Amino acid sequence: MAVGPCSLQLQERRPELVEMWSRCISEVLDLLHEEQVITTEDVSFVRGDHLGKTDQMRNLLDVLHGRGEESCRAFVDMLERKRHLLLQARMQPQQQHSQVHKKILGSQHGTVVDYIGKSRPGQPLEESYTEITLSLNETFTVRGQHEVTEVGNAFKKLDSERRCEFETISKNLLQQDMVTAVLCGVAGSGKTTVTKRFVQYWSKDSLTSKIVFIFTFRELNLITECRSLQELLSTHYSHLKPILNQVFSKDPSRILFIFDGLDEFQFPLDFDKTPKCTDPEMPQRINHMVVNLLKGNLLHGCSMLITSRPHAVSKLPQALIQNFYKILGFSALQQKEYFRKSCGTPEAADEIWQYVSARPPLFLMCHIPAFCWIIVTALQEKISVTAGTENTITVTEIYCRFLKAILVFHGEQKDGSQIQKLLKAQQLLRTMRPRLKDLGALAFKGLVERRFIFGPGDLTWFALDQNDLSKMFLVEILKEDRDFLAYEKSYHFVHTSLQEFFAALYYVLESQTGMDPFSCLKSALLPVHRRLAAGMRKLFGPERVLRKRVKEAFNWSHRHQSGHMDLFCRFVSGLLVPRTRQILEGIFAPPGGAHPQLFLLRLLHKQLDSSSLVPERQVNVCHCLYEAQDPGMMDRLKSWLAHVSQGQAQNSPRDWTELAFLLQLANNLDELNLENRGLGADGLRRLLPVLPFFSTLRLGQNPLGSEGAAVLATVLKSPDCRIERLWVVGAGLGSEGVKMLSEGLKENSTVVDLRLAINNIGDDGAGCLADVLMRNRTLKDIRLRDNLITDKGAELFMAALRENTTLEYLWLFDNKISKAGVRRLKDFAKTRESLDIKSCT
Ligand SMILES: Nc1ncnc2c1ncn2[C@@H]1O[C@H](COP(=O)(O)OP(=O)(O)OP(=O)(O)O)[C@@H](O)[C@H]1O
Repeated sequence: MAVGPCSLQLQERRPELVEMWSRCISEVLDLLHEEQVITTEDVSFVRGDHLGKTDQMRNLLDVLHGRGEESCRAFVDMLERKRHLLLQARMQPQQQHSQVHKKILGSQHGTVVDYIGKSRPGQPLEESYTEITLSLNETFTVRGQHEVTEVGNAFKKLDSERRCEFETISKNLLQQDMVTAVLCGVAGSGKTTVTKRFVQYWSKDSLTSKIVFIFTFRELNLITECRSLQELLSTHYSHLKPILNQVFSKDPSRILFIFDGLDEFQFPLDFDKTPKCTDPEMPQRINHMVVNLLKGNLLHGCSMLITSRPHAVSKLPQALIQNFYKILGFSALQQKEYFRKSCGTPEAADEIWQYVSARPPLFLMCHIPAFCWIIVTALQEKISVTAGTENTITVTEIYCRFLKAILVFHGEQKDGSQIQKLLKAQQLLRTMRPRLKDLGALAFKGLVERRFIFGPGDLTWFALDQNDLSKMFLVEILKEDRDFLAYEKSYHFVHTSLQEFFAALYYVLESQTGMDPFSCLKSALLPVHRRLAAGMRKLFGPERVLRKRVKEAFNWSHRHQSGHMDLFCRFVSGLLVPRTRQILEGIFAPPGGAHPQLFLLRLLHKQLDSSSLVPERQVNVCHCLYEAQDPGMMDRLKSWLAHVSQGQAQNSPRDWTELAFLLQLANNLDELNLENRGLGADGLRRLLPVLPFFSTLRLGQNPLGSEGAAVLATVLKSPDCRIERLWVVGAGLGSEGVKMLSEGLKENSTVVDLRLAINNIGDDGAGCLADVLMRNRTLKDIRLRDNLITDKGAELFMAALRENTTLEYLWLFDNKISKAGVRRLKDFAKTRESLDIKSCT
C-alpha cells in the first residue's frame, strides 16, 4: 500500500500527537466514529481492556495507519478543526476581558477634564477636544528658555514635514511593536488630553489587539515599597487579572504602556545601575520597574508612550526612544476653535478671539491650551464691569482678572447676581488676603525649590487648611490629585504659570510689609525676620524696602539663567503697576503715594543696558517692561521698525534687545535684513533668541568680526536653526571668524546659500571652508569674491570637492589666484558637470 503524505505526517508526528491529543481521546474517537472514519470494532480495539489514554491514542494511530491515506487525511482534517475550536475557546476569555478593559478605560478617559473638574458634563471628548498641532522629531533637545517662549517659537516657520497628525501617532502606537515613544509638551499644553484622546481612539478600534495600561507618574510616586509588575497591574486593572499571566508569557508585544507626566516622577531613573529584572512576578522598586520596562528587560516586546514636560525628557537615554512627538500647541485657527467650543455663545468666543489676537503677548501664550482656559475664565465672567472702560493688555492683568473671577464667582458666595457679587468683591478680597498670601508662600517655596507637587505637610507648614481652601477655590487653583493609587493626598497648581503668579503675588505683598519673602523658606527664623523687617521699615521707610526686595528678585532670577523664573519676574513687574493692582483692590490697598512702577521702570531700563545678561533673559526684561506698562515701549518699538525700513544706521545695543522682543512676538518670520546697520557682536548676541527662525539672514556690511562669527556659529548649531540663506558680506570676519563659522556649518544641515565676499578670509579661511565641504552635504552655493585666496586655497577647495559632489556654485572672483591656478580650477570644473566655479585673476 502506497504511503500518502497524511500517513507520513502521522508517523512523523506520532510522539507529539500522542502527547497533545491523549487527553481528549474519547472525544476524538466519537468524532471519527460519527464521521465513519473508523468502525465500532475499531473503537473497541482502541479502548482495549482498561487501557490508559496514551495507549489508546497510540492504538488509534496504528488503526488509522492501517486504514490508509484517506482515513489519515480525515483524521488530520478533524484535528485541524478541533485545534481551531480549542484555540477559539481559549481565546474567548482573553477577548472578552480585552473588550471589558476597553470599555472601562474608554469611559474613564471619555471627556476633556477642565481644571475645575467636570466642567463639560455629558460632552464626549471628541466634541470638546480641539485639534492641536503636533510634530514628530528624531531627537529632542532642551533649550534654556522659558517654556512659554519655547511654544511660541515652535510656530515660527515650522517645516510642514515635521508636523504630525494625531491619527499618525495613534496608528504608530497601535501598529508598531516594541516601540518607545515620548510625547513632550510644556505645562498645560495638553499632553494628558492627547493621551485621553488616544485611549478613546484605541477603545473604538475593533481591529487592534493591543492592551493599553495607563498610569500617571504622579500615582507611581505613591508606591514606595517594592512591588511586582504583575501585582501592580492586577491591583490597578483587577478585571484583567485572569488573563494577565497569559498575555505576559505569550504575547507581551500586545501590551502598550502609557506613563503620563515623567516630569513629576520623584524617583531617580538610573539606566546603568538598576538591577536587571526580567520576571514580572519579581517585586522591585517602582523606578527600577520603569527602567526595566524601558530597557526591554521586563515584558520584552511591549511598547510605551511616555509624556513629559521638556526639562525632564533628558532623564531618558535617547537611544531607547524611537519616536519623539512634541505638542506645539494651538495654532491661531485652533485657538479660535477652542474659544468657539468653550465659550457660551459664538459672540463671546468671537469677542475673546478679537481681544487676544490684537495683543501679541496674550496671543503668544494662547498657544498653550491651559492659558486659553485661563483667558476664557478671566474674560467670560465680565469682570470688566468693575474696571470700567479700561483696556486690559498685559498677561498679569489677565491673571488678576482670572483670580478675581474665581474668588468672586466660583467661591463661597454662591447667591446673588453678578453685579451684587461684584459689589462685595473688594470686601471679599480683603478677607481672603491672608489665605492668598499663604498660598502664594507655598507657590514661592515651590518655585525656589523647583517643586510643583505638594503634600499635606507643605500645606500645614503654611497653615493652609485643606477644607477651607476646597470650599473656596482649591479645585480651581491648587488641584488635589485623586489618582487610583493615592493613599495620601497631593496637590499641584493647575498650571505652573499660576504657581508663578501666586509666587509673585506673595513676593510683592510680603515685600510691601518690609518682610524678606525668602524668610518663608526657613520658618524657624521667622520671628527674627519679623523683628528685622520692622526695624528696616522704620529705618528706611516702606518704599526703599520694597525697591530693595524687587531688585533682589530680579538679581536672584538672573543668577538662575535657566529661565525658570522668567514668568515670575514678569508677574512681579505687572503687580507693581497701580492699574493692574486696582483689579485686585482689597488684596492691594487703593493706589496712592509713590509709584513703585517708576523705580521698576528705571531698574528694568538699567538691566536692558547692561551686557551681563544672556540674550534670552534680556528679552525677558522686555517682557517685564511690557508688563510694567512702560509708556515709551511701544513708541520705541515703532520707531525702531521705521528705522529699519528706512535703512538708517547705528542702533544702541538695547535696541537690538527690543527688536528681539518684538520679533519674538511676531509670527511670520522669513527674512531678516539688517545690512549696514552698525550691528556688532554684542547686538547680534542680543538677537540670538530669534535668529534661528529666519530662513534668510542678511547681515552684510556690519562690524561683526570674529566674535560675531562665534555668535552665528551658535545659531547654526541650534537644533531650531532654519536658516537657508546666510549673507555676511563685508563683515570683517577674517580667517579667525571663518574658522568659528565653519564650526557651526559642520553641524548644520539647513544653510544652502552662503555669501562671504570681502571678508579677508585668506587661504586659512578657505581651508576651514574646504573642511566643511568634506562633510557638509547641504551647501549648494558659496560666494567668496575678494577674499585674498591664493592657489593654495584653490587647491584645498579642489581636494574637498573631490569628496563633495553636492556643491553647485563656488564663486572665487577677485582673489589672488594665479593664471595657472584659474586654469586648473576651470579644468577641474569641466570634470564636474553639476559644478560651476567662477574665477578670474
Ligand atoms: N486639545 C484640547 N482641546 C481642548 N482642551 C484642551 C486640549 N488640550 C488641553 N486642553 C485643556 O487644557 C488643560 C490642560 O491640558 P492637560 O492637562 O492635558 O495639559 P498637560 O500638558 O498634561 O499639563 P501638565 O504638564 O500640567 O500635566 C486641560 O484641562 C484642558 O481643559
